[in-house]
Amino acid sequence: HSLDDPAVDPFDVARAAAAHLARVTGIARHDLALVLGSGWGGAADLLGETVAEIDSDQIPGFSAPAVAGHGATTRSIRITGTDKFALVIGSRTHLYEGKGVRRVVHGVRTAAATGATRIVLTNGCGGLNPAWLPGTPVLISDHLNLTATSPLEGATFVDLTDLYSARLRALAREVDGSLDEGVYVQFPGPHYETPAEVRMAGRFGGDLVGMSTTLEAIAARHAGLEVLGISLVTNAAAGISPTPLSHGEVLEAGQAAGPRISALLAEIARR
Ligand SMILES: Nc1nc2[nH]c(I)nc2c(=O)[nH]1
Repeated sequence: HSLDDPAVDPFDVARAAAAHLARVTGIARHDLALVLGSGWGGAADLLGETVAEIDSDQIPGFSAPAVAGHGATTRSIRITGTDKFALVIGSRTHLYEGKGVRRVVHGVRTAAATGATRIVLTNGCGGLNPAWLPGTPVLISDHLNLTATSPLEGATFVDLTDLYSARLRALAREVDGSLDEGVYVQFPGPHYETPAEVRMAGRFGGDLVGMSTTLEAIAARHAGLEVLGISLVTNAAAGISPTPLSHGEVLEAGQAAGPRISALLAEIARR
């Protein structure tokens, strides 16, 4: 069942993972999936009652999280006030970990295999708009995938016209009318962009720069999920502000924005 074996169908592994989740959580079908990026960790607790919490590395195809503790578990949550269940996918695998693109999108495929019809992809990123102070959530309206990679294999042609669902963005704005939106640019990383690369992304029509999300969104669309993407601007992208990036600052901005963005996400999930 190894995703590293080209002879293995990654969707078989996703189905095995979904079966494992159903068995361990006792929840036959999840309605909504969430991938929580930097700064979004608190959202799970506000969504509702955690019905089950599983070590992610116990689920077929999931690997131990890169960052100790962060995302080590995957949770089934009964969404407050609804009869819906959310799957909060713990360990996100980034392309820069070099574990292959199949692992980057395995969580999304597993979510689809559990029966989910919608997925919320969140991340922390750099902002090109100086008005977006650290801690600002921004809806993703579209993306530029600069990884030169696709999660899809073979002649799998997928239309991406409405990849970041306009319906779900409108729903998010019902919850918080002040939400801005922007085009998210994924760089391979793990290094941050140079100021020249940030200027290039801007010239290409990008508003946000990050190292995740676009490949997961493509795989989610292919798997039939409706996608909502929300970025948390944790820092001004390189060169936008005179002070250089500091990872400490990035984590701090994420923490400070936690309560507001977690409440936003919980309210969106209930609709
Ligand atoms: N590529 C890229 N990824 C990021 N992740 C976070 I948090 N901030 C950034 C950033 O400025 N650039």
